[in-house]
Amino acid sequence: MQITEISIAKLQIPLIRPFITALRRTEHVEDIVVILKTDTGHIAYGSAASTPVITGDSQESIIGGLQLLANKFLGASLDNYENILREINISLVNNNSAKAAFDIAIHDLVAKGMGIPLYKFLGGGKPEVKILTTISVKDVSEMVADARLFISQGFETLKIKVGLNPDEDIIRIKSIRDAVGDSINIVTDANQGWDAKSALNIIEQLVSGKVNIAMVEQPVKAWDYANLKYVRDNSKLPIYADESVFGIRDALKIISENIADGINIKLMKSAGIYAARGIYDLATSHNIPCMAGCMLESPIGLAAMASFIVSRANIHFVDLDPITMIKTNPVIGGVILNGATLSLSESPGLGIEHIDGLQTVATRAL
Ligand SMILES: C[C@H](N)C(=O)N[C@H](CCC(=O)O)C(=O)O
Ligand SMILES: [Mg+2]
Repeated sequence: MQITEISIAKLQIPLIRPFITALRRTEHVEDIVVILKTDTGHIAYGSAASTPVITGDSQESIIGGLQLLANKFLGASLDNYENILREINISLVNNNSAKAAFDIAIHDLVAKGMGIPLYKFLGGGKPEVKILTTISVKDVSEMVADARLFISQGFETLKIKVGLNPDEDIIRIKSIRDAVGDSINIVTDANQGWDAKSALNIIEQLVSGKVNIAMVEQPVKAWDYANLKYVRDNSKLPIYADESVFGIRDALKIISENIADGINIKLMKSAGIYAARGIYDLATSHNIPCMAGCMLESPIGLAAMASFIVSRANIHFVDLDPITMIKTNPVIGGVILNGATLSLSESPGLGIEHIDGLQTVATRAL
Protein backbone atom coordinates (compact mmCIF):
# COMPACT_ATOMS: atom_id res chain seq x y z
CA MET A 1 0.00 0.00 0.00
CA GLN A 2 1.44 3.37 -1.08
CA ILE A 3 0.39 6.91 -0.06
CA THR A 4 -0.60 8.63 -3.30
CA GLU A 5 -2.34 11.81 -2.09
CA ILE A 6 -2.16 13.96 1.04
CA SER A 7 -4.60 16.78 1.81
CA ILE A 8 -4.64 19.22 4.68
CA ALA A 9 -7.91 20.87 5.74
CA LYS A 10 -9.34 23.10 8.45
CA LEU A 11 -12.28 21.96 10.56
CA GLN A 12 -14.08 24.39 12.83
CA ILE A 13 -16.88 23.14 15.11
CA PRO A 14 -18.99 25.56 17.21
CA LEU A 15 -19.42 24.74 20.91
CA ILE A 16 -22.70 24.64 22.85
CA ARG A 17 -21.17 26.93 25.48
CA PRO A 18 -17.71 28.58 25.73
CA PHE A 19 -14.87 26.39 27.00
CA ILE A 20 -13.00 28.35 29.67
CA THR A 21 -9.87 27.33 31.56
CA ALA A 22 -7.19 29.23 33.46
CA LEU A 23 -5.29 29.35 30.16
CA ARG A 24 -7.87 30.22 27.54
CA ARG A 25 -11.46 30.79 26.45
CA THR A 26 -12.79 29.55 23.12
CA GLU A 27 -16.12 29.01 21.41
CA HIS A 28 -14.92 26.58 18.73
CA VAL A 29 -12.94 23.44 18.20
CA GLU A 30 -10.21 24.50 15.76
CA ASP A 31 -8.73 21.36 14.17
CA ILE A 32 -6.41 20.78 11.27
CA VAL A 33 -7.21 17.51 9.50
CA VAL A 34 -4.85 15.44 7.36
CA ILE A 35 -6.33 13.07 4.77
CA LEU A 36 -4.21 10.29 3.28
CA LYS A 37 -5.23 8.38 0.14
CA THR A 38 -3.56 5.25 -1.17
CA ASP A 39 -3.13 3.28 -4.39
CA THR A 40 -5.42 0.65 -2.84
CA GLY A 41 -8.32 3.12 -2.54
CA HIS A 42 -8.11 3.57 1.22
CA ILE A 43 -8.76 6.98 2.81
CA ALA A 44 -7.42 7.72 6.30
CA TYR A 45 -7.83 10.67 8.67
CA GLY A 46 -5.77 12.31 11.38
CA SER A 47 -6.32 15.56 13.26
CA ALA A 48 -4.51 18.15 15.32
CA ALA A 49 -6.00 20.67 17.74
CA SER A 50 -4.57 24.15 17.77
CA THR A 51 -3.76 25.10 21.39
CA PRO A 52 -0.91 27.65 21.24
CA VAL A 53 -1.07 28.36 25.01
CA ILE A 54 -0.38 24.70 25.79
CA THR A 55 1.55 23.18 22.91
CA GLY A 56 2.74 26.31 21.11
CA ASP A 57 1.05 24.91 17.99
CA SER A 58 -1.12 27.36 16.04
CA GLN A 59 -3.25 26.43 13.03
CA GLU A 60 -0.59 27.94 10.78
CA SER A 61 2.30 26.07 12.39
CA ILE A 62 0.34 22.79 12.30
CA ILE A 63 -0.30 23.30 8.57
CA GLY A 64 3.42 24.06 8.08
CA GLY A 65 4.45 20.93 10.01
CA LEU A 66 2.00 18.76 8.07
CA GLN A 67 3.27 20.15 4.75
CA LEU A 68 6.77 19.13 5.72
CA LEU A 69 5.57 15.64 6.70
CA ALA A 70 3.50 15.41 3.50
CA ASN A 71 6.58 16.21 1.40
CA LYS A 72 8.51 13.50 3.19
CA PHE A 73 5.88 10.73 3.16
CA LEU A 74 4.02 11.24 -0.13
CA GLY A 75 4.79 8.08 -2.10
CA ALA A 76 5.84 6.12 1.01
CA SER A 77 4.96 2.44 1.27
CA LEU A 78 3.12 1.28 4.39
CA ASP A 79 4.94 -2.08 4.36
CA ASN A 80 7.19 -0.89 7.20
CA TYR A 81 4.77 1.35 9.06
CA GLU A 82 6.80 1.13 12.29
CA ASN A 83 9.56 2.96 10.46
CA ILE A 84 7.16 5.68 9.27
CA LEU A 85 5.82 6.18 12.82
CA ARG A 86 9.37 6.48 14.15
CA GLU A 87 10.42 8.81 11.35
CA ILE A 88 7.48 11.16 11.95
CA ASN A 89 8.99 11.77 15.36
CA ILE A 90 12.49 12.49 14.11
CA SER A 91 11.50 14.50 11.02
CA LEU A 92 11.20 17.79 12.91
CA VAL A 93 11.57 18.87 16.51
CA ASN A 94 8.55 20.07 18.53
CA ASN A 95 5.40 20.48 16.34
CA ASN A 96 3.82 17.65 18.33
CA SER A 97 0.26 18.40 17.20
CA ALA A 98 1.18 18.12 13.49
CA LYS A 99 3.08 14.91 14.22
CA ALA A 100 0.07 13.58 16.18
CA ALA A 101 -2.26 14.21 13.22
CA PHE A 102 0.05 12.37 10.82
CA ASP A 103 0.61 9.53 13.31
CA ILE A 104 -3.16 9.10 13.80
CA ALA A 105 -3.72 8.99 10.02
CA ILE A 106 -0.96 6.39 9.56
CA HIS A 107 -2.50 4.26 12.34
CA ASP A 108 -5.94 4.62 10.70
CA LEU A 109 -4.45 3.54 7.36
CA VAL A 110 -2.54 0.54 8.73
CA ALA A 111 -5.61 -0.80 10.56
CA LYS A 112 -7.77 -0.15 7.46
CA GLY A 113 -5.22 -2.04 5.35
CA MET A 114 -5.57 -5.00 7.73
CA GLY A 115 -9.37 -4.66 7.66
CA ILE A 116 -9.64 -4.32 11.47
CA PRO A 117 -10.75 -1.51 13.80
CA LEU A 118 -7.86 0.53 15.18
CA TYR A 119 -8.74 -0.44 18.74
CA LYS A 120 -8.19 -4.10 17.83
CA PHE A 121 -4.89 -3.28 16.15
CA LEU A 122 -3.79 -1.48 19.33
CA GLY A 123 -4.69 -4.23 21.78
CA GLY A 124 -8.39 -5.02 21.63
CA GLY A 125 -10.67 -4.67 24.62
CA LYS A 126 -14.31 -3.68 24.80
CA PRO A 127 -15.08 -0.95 22.25
CA GLU A 128 -16.55 1.48 24.73
CA VAL A 129 -15.42 3.62 27.62
CA LYS A 130 -17.09 5.86 30.21
CA ILE A 131 -15.84 9.42 30.03
CA LEU A 132 -15.82 12.31 32.46
CA THR A 133 -17.02 15.76 31.48
CA THR A 134 -15.56 19.16 32.23
CA ILE A 135 -17.06 22.20 33.94
CA SER A 136 -15.51 25.40 32.60
CA VAL A 137 -14.33 27.97 35.15
CA LYS A 138 -17.08 30.60 35.57
CA ASP A 139 -19.20 32.09 38.34
CA VAL A 140 -19.98 29.56 41.04
CA SER A 141 -23.74 29.51 40.33
CA GLU A 142 -23.16 28.79 36.62
CA MET A 143 -20.69 26.01 37.45
CA VAL A 144 -23.14 24.41 39.88
CA ALA A 145 -25.88 24.58 37.22
CA ASP A 146 -23.52 22.92 34.69
CA ALA A 147 -22.67 20.21 37.24
CA ARG A 148 -26.37 19.44 37.82
CA LEU A 149 -26.99 19.32 34.05
CA PHE A 150 -24.08 16.94 33.44
CA ILE A 151 -25.21 14.60 36.24
CA SER A 152 -28.71 14.54 34.73
CA GLN A 153 -27.07 13.51 31.42
CA GLY A 154 -25.50 10.47 33.09
CA PHE A 155 -21.94 11.59 33.88
CA GLU A 156 -20.45 10.01 36.99
CA THR A 157 -17.15 11.92 37.01
CA LEU A 158 -16.81 15.70 36.75
CA LYS A 159 -13.63 17.65 36.10
CA ILE A 160 -13.81 21.11 37.64
CA LYS A 161 -11.70 23.76 35.95
CA VAL A 162 -10.14 26.16 38.43
CA GLY A 163 -6.93 28.21 38.61
CA LEU A 164 -8.17 31.76 38.05
CA ASN A 165 -8.54 32.78 41.71
CA PRO A 166 -7.58 30.47 44.61
CA ASP A 167 -10.08 31.96 47.11
CA GLU A 168 -12.97 31.55 44.69
CA ASP A 169 -11.70 28.14 43.56
CA ILE A 170 -12.26 26.59 46.99
CA ILE A 171 -15.85 27.88 46.90
CA ARG A 172 -16.32 26.52 43.37
CA ILE A 173 -15.17 23.04 44.36
CA LYS A 174 -17.10 22.89 47.66
CA SER A 175 -20.32 24.22 46.08
CA ILE A 176 -20.22 21.67 43.27
CA ARG A 177 -19.51 18.84 45.73
CA ASP A 178 -22.45 19.96 47.89
CA ALA A 179 -24.71 20.16 44.83
CA VAL A 180 -23.90 16.75 43.32
CA GLY A 181 -23.52 14.65 46.49
CA ASP A 182 -20.95 12.05 47.37
CA SER A 183 -21.73 9.41 44.73
CA ILE A 184 -20.16 11.53 41.95
CA ASN A 185 -16.38 11.48 41.39
CA ILE A 186 -14.75 14.89 41.17
CA VAL A 187 -11.31 15.83 39.86
CA THR A 188 -9.96 19.36 39.55
CA ASP A 189 -7.70 20.93 36.94
CA ALA A 190 -5.97 24.24 37.70
CA ASN A 191 -4.23 24.39 34.28
CA GLN A 192 -1.09 25.85 35.95
CA GLY A 193 -3.08 28.67 37.59
CA TRP A 194 -2.00 28.25 41.22
CA ASP A 195 1.31 28.66 42.98
CA ALA A 196 2.51 25.98 45.40
CA LYS A 197 1.29 27.84 48.50
CA SER A 198 -2.26 28.36 47.18
CA ALA A 199 -2.41 24.80 45.88
CA LEU A 200 -1.46 23.33 49.26
CA ASN A 201 -3.80 25.73 51.07
CA ILE A 202 -6.75 24.68 48.87
CA ILE A 203 -5.89 20.99 49.16
CA GLU A 204 -5.63 21.30 52.97
CA GLN A 205 -9.05 23.01 53.14
CA LEU A 206 -10.60 20.30 50.97
CA VAL A 207 -9.09 17.48 53.02
CA SER A 208 -9.92 19.00 56.41
CA GLY A 209 -13.44 19.85 55.18
CA LYS A 210 -13.86 16.22 54.01
CA VAL A 211 -14.58 17.39 50.44
CA ASN A 212 -13.86 14.23 48.52
CA ILE A 213 -11.67 14.97 45.46
CA ALA A 214 -10.05 12.15 43.49
CA MET A 215 -7.05 14.11 42.22
CA VAL A 216 -5.68 17.56 41.37
CA GLU A 217 -4.34 18.12 37.84
CA GLN A 218 -1.46 20.47 37.02
CA PRO A 219 -1.61 22.92 39.97
CA VAL A 220 1.50 24.92 39.02
CA LYS A 221 3.34 26.10 35.91
CA ALA A 222 4.30 23.41 33.40
CA TRP A 223 8.02 24.16 33.70
CA ASP A 224 8.04 24.39 37.52
CA TYR A 225 9.04 20.84 38.39
CA ALA A 226 10.45 21.88 41.77
CA ASN A 227 7.12 23.28 42.94
CA LEU A 228 5.11 20.49 41.35
CA LYS A 229 7.20 18.08 43.44
CA TYR A 230 6.83 20.29 46.52
CA VAL A 231 3.03 20.22 46.16
CA ARG A 232 3.05 16.48 45.52
CA ASP A 233 5.28 15.77 48.54
CA ASN A 234 3.05 17.82 50.86
CA SER A 235 -0.39 17.03 49.43
CA LYS A 236 -2.84 14.50 50.86
CA LEU A 237 -4.54 14.36 47.43
CA PRO A 238 -2.92 12.75 44.36
CA ILE A 239 -1.29 15.24 41.99
CA TYR A 240 -1.39 14.52 38.24
CA ALA A 241 0.99 16.15 35.76
CA ASP A 242 -0.61 17.37 32.54
CA GLU A 243 1.19 20.28 30.84
CA SER A 244 4.44 19.19 32.60
CA VAL A 245 4.55 15.97 30.56
CA PHE A 246 4.66 16.10 26.79
CA GLY A 247 6.94 13.26 25.68
CA ILE A 248 8.68 10.26 27.16
CA ARG A 249 11.65 12.26 28.48
CA ASP A 250 9.30 14.41 30.58
CA ALA A 251 7.58 11.25 31.81
CA LEU A 252 10.93 9.73 32.74
CA LYS A 253 11.84 12.83 34.76
CA ILE A 254 8.47 12.93 36.54
CA ILE A 255 8.68 9.23 37.41
CA SER A 256 12.35 8.97 38.35
CA GLU A 257 12.27 12.12 40.51
CA ASN A 258 8.83 11.39 42.09
CA ILE A 259 7.47 14.73 40.85
CA ALA A 260 3.81 13.70 40.42
CA ASP A 261 1.53 10.82 41.37
CA GLY A 262 0.01 10.37 37.92
CA ILE A 263 0.37 11.40 34.28
CA ASN A 264 -2.25 12.77 31.88
CA ILE A 265 -1.35 11.42 28.43
CA LYS A 266 -2.62 13.36 25.40
CA LEU A 267 -1.84 12.63 21.77
CA MET A 268 -1.32 16.34 21.02
CA LYS A 269 1.44 16.47 23.67
CA SER A 270 3.06 13.09 23.00
CA ALA A 271 3.05 13.61 19.19
CA GLY A 272 0.71 10.69 18.57
CA ILE A 273 -0.13 7.12 19.50
CA TYR A 274 3.37 5.74 18.82
CA ALA A 275 4.92 7.96 21.51
CA ALA A 276 1.90 7.72 23.84
CA ARG A 277 2.46 3.96 23.99
CA GLY A 278 5.99 4.58 25.26
CA ILE A 279 4.78 6.95 27.99
CA TYR A 280 2.01 4.55 29.03
CA ASP A 281 4.39 1.57 29.17
CA LEU A 282 7.01 3.52 31.12
CA ALA A 283 4.45 4.77 33.65
CA THR A 284 2.79 1.37 33.97
CA SER A 285 6.10 -0.40 34.53
CA HIS A 286 6.70 2.00 37.45
CA ASN A 287 3.16 1.66 38.88
CA ILE A 288 2.36 5.27 38.02
CA PRO A 289 -1.34 5.75 37.19
CA CYS A 290 -2.24 7.31 33.86
CA MET A 291 -5.12 9.42 32.67
CA ALA A 292 -6.31 9.61 29.05
CA GLY A 293 -6.74 13.27 28.11
CA CYS A 294 -7.29 15.42 25.07
CA MET A 295 -7.27 19.03 23.96
CA LEU A 296 -10.47 20.68 22.86
CA GLU A 297 -10.46 18.63 19.68
CA SER A 298 -12.75 16.96 17.18
CA PRO A 299 -14.10 13.40 17.44
CA ILE A 300 -11.29 12.31 15.05
CA GLY A 301 -8.61 12.66 17.74
CA LEU A 302 -11.01 11.36 20.39
CA ALA A 303 -11.56 8.19 18.33
CA ALA A 304 -7.78 7.72 18.10
CA MET A 305 -7.22 8.14 21.85
CA ALA A 306 -10.20 5.94 22.70
CA SER A 307 -8.82 3.23 20.38
CA PHE A 308 -5.51 3.39 22.24
CA ILE A 309 -6.91 3.14 25.76
CA VAL A 310 -9.80 0.67 25.70
CA SER A 311 -7.48 -2.31 26.16
CA ARG A 312 -5.26 -0.61 28.75
CA ALA A 313 -5.95 -1.21 32.43
CA ASN A 314 -3.74 1.52 33.87
CA ILE A 315 -6.03 4.37 32.79
CA HIS A 316 -7.71 5.86 35.84
CA PHE A 317 -9.57 8.83 34.36
CA VAL A 318 -10.87 9.22 30.82
CA ASP A 319 -11.13 12.85 29.74
CA LEU A 320 -12.33 12.63 26.13
CA ASP A 321 -15.23 15.03 26.48
CA PRO A 322 -15.19 17.59 23.63
CA ILE A 323 -17.82 15.39 21.95
CA THR A 324 -20.15 16.53 24.77
CA MET A 325 -19.43 20.18 24.00
CA ILE A 326 -19.95 20.47 20.24
CA LYS A 327 -23.22 21.76 18.74
CA THR A 328 -23.16 19.17 15.94
CA ASN A 329 -20.77 16.36 15.11
CA PRO A 330 -19.45 16.72 11.55
CA VAL A 331 -17.60 13.40 11.76
CA ILE A 332 -19.69 10.58 10.31
CA GLY A 333 -18.62 7.21 11.78
CA GLY A 334 -15.88 6.95 14.41
CA VAL A 335 -16.94 7.42 18.03
CA ILE A 336 -20.49 8.07 19.23
CA LEU A 337 -21.67 9.21 22.65
CA ASN A 338 -24.52 7.65 24.57
CA GLY A 339 -24.98 9.23 28.00
CA ALA A 340 -21.46 9.15 29.41
CA THR A 341 -20.34 6.21 27.27
CA LEU A 342 -18.14 6.72 24.24
CA SER A 343 -18.52 3.81 21.79
CA LEU A 344 -16.00 2.97 19.11
CA SER A 345 -16.78 1.85 15.59
CA GLU A 346 -16.36 -1.79 14.51
CA SER A 347 -15.46 -0.63 10.99
CA PRO A 348 -11.78 -0.77 9.93
CA GLY A 349 -9.37 1.86 11.26
CA LEU A 350 -11.02 4.74 13.10
CA GLY A 351 -14.28 3.86 11.34
CA ILE A 352 -14.70 7.39 9.98
CA GLU A 353 -16.76 7.42 6.78
CA HIS A 354 -16.92 11.12 6.02
CA ILE A 355 -16.25 14.55 7.57
CA ASP A 356 -18.60 17.44 6.83
CA GLY A 357 -17.37 21.02 6.55
CA LEU A 358 -13.68 20.40 5.76
CA GLN A 359 -11.99 23.45 4.21
CA THR A 360 -9.08 22.15 2.15
CA VAL A 361 -5.93 24.28 2.35
CA ALA A 362 -3.46 22.11 0.41
CA THR A 363 -3.34 18.88 -1.58
CA ARG A 364 -0.33 17.04 -2.95
CA ALA A 365 -0.58 13.96 -5.16
CA LEU A 366 1.86 11.70 -6.98
C1 LIG B 1 -11.03 19.13 26.80
C2 LIG B 1 -10.51 18.45 28.04
N1 LIG B 1 -11.57 18.14 28.92
C3 LIG B 1 -9.57 19.37 28.78
O1 LIG B 1 -9.96 19.97 29.74
N2 LIG B 1 -8.33 19.47 28.29
C4 LIG B 1 -7.53 20.50 28.87
C5 LIG B 1 -6.89 21.40 27.86
C6 LIG B 1 -7.72 21.63 26.64
C7 LIG B 1 -7.57 22.88 25.82
O2 LIG B 1 -7.34 23.97 26.34
O3 LIG B 1 -7.79 22.72 24.62
C8 LIG B 1 -6.67 20.02 29.98
O4 LIG B 1 -6.78 18.88 30.45
O5 LIG B 1 -5.90 20.80 30.49
MG1 LIG C 1 -5.35 19.42 32.19
